[in-house]
Amino acid sequence: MSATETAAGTPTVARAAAPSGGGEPETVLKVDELHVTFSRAGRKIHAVNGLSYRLQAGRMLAIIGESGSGKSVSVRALMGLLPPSASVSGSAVLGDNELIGLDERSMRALRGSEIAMVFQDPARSLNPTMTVGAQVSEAIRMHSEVSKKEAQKLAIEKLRLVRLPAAERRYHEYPHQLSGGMRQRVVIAIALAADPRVLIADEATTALDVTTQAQIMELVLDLQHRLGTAVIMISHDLGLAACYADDVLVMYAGRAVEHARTAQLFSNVRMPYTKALLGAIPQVGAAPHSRLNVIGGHPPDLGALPEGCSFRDRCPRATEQCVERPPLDEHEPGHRFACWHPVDSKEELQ
Ligand SMILES: Nc1ncnc2c1ncn2[C@@H]1O[C@H](COP(=O)(O)OP(=O)(O)OP(=O)(O)O)[C@@H](O)[C@H]1O
Repeated sequence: MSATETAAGTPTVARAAAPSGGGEPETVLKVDELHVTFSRAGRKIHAVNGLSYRLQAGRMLAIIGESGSGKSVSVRALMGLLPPSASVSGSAVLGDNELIGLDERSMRALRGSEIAMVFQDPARSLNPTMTVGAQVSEAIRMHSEVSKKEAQKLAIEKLRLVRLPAAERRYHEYPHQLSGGMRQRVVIAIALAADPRVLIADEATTALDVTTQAQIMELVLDLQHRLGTAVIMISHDLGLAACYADDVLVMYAGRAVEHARTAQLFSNVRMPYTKALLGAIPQVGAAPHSRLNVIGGHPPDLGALPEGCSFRDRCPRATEQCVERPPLDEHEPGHRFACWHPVDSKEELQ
């Protein structure tokens, strides 16, 4: 698949999901019944509403959904990066550590060493007044007691690991001297400074051009396979999810509504919301300036979530039954979805 198709076309599954080595990989993160609410102007905003999933070593889980569906808030909750107005409950176990409710000091110790995050804008993630090498060295020294000289050596190794061209020379350069793609490589090197088990990429390639985006995704995939890092990729881009992720979780109004292995999900989408998301992707070859096939209606007000299925007001298949909330059940092995009237994409294709 070309990078252009990845970014703009209908997703096709290009990658085998199975990890190397055979057998089921180790589960590194268990998220159960995660809830996040914000208090805003006397209202409670229910941003995440009972999210549960498992993340395995060496695999990539893509969390996808429209803007405001709770993707970022759900991962920031794991990192302890939400403002004080947020109230978080549920459980997220990473190795031997329960992340939810952890005090700031313990969380700080885990951030970077066990779980790290890469954000959308590499320019804002880096300190413009420090060389990139000094920033990677600093991250290494934050997590291990090594001399400055040793940290510099390790930092250059990290910069080579993320395939920064001419790593030794670039070590002494400032962020503004690097391209956007190179800066994102540096940000990834910093995130990997202490070899975390889980790497979260929150729209990490959105600000990059399509070719650079593909290169960064290939890098993440390579690191995931070589180091056994588990990756959570937050994205609007179903094409990226289809191409790189092993598993896909679709969020709507703070809930998981469909969750399956990538190939399984894209070959037989069951949840009407996922189908609508797929329909909203611009097609390769579409007439220039043709209208985007956006999903009609609006996501529900998170301050007053309706009873039942949150998608029902926008769903062409909704019936009276949908005033009762469908559970996220495993209807087929490995394929969970929350819908009373699922589509059968396989049947529709016939
Ligand atoms: N600090 C906050 N205070 C109040 N509400 C918030 C706060 N942060 C996020 N929210 C609300 O939580 C909801 C989910 O936000 P979140 O950023 O997780 O969405 P998202 O799916 O990541 O969207 P996007 O793709 O646009 O980043 C949104 O409705 C947002 O308004």
